Amino acid sequence: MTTIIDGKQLAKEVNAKTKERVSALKERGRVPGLVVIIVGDDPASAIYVRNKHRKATQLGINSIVRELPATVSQEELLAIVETYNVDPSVHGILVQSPLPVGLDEQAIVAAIDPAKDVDGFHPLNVGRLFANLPGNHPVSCTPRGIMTMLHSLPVHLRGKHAVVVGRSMIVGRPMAAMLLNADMTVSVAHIYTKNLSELTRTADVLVVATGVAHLIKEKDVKPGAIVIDVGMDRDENGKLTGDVDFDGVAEKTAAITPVPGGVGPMTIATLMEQTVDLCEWSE
Ligand SMILES: NC(=O)C1=CN([C@@H]2O[C@H](COP(=O)(O)OP(=O)(O)OC[C@H]3O[C@@H](n4cnc5c(N)ncnc54)[C@H](OP(=O)(O)O)[C@@H]3O)[C@@H](O)[C@H]2O)C=CC1
Ligand SMILES: Nc1nc(=O)c2c([nH]1)NC[C@@H]1CN(c3ccc(C(=O)N[C@@H](CCC(=O)O)C(=O)O)cc3)C=[N+]21
Ligand SMILES: [Mg+2]
Repeated sequence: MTTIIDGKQLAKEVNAKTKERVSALKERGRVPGLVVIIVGDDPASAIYVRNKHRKATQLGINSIVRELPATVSQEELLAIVETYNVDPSVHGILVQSPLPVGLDEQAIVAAIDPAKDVDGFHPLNVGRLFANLPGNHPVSCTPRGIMTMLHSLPVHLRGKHAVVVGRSMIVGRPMAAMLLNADMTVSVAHIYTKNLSELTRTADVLVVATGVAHLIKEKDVKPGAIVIDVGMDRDENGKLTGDVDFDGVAEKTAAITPVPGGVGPMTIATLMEQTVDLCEWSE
């Protein structure tokens, strides 16, 4: 029997806990504050930012969406980030990607106060994750949400083989680090990987984050594997679909995430959770 991992339901459970923590903070006179900076008019980004704002507001987080024109200069954007760095009512700062060409995303991320880096993209926080340092630090929300999903399953990760397909800063790399920190044996695949199918067929846990619709098919998956589909792709008809051919693969797996309703809602719930973490850690 295949378990379809219900990201919407799990996100509800995470959000309920977050809401309670927000209430407890408010009793101490503190309100978690989240700033989402969006530059230009990428339609997908606009939808994600709206979803984040709605969820934050529902949970009692003070959500500010700062919309900037694509013509904003690097210096102006850095100055805006700095105003939030020094604003004590702000606990989390997120710069929605992609940024318009001409803006240096790495430099902007590096300018965020690491203690307010709610995306976990600052090099200091990336380093802490990869070194598996003890202590509190923010990490990328999508892979953290995936870890919450994996921990919700009745399986042990230690010693099992994880294959991560994709090596982006937002998903693949931090995902590989978190699975390694969970004592898994981790392989990371990318565009130069030879015999991808042979590798993915050895995965006990397979995480796919490529942006290639239905890259992973039934033949690419080991029976009984856990498959996590991060993709937010469009099929021939413009419908939202994942990097995994769900219908073919699902019957072979122990557990699988659907798209939509899988990793996406967990990313947003984890962003809210981490905003509250940052507020608590700042006390
Ligand atoms: N649900 C959520 O919360 C989120 C969903 N997403 C979605 O996840 C997907 C991936 O996003 P993101 O990581 O930002 O994407 P990127 O485009 O930054 O990275 C894609 C990665 O996949 C690799 N890749 C691409 N094609 C292949 C292939 N044919 N075989 C093997 N590897 C391949 C690339 O390899 P190389 O490095 O060699 O080029 C690259 O490392 C997208 O659909 C995105 O929309 C992203 C973030 C959050
Ligand atoms: N700085 C930054 N941080 C991010 O976290 C970030 C980013 N930039 N850029 C873009 C990606 C993408 N991302 C998603 C968030 C929610 C859904 C989501 O809610 N998905 C729903 C529904 C989507 C729909 O219906 O269109 C689902 O899968 O069910 C998806 C994708 C965050 N990202
Ligand atoms: Mg994120």
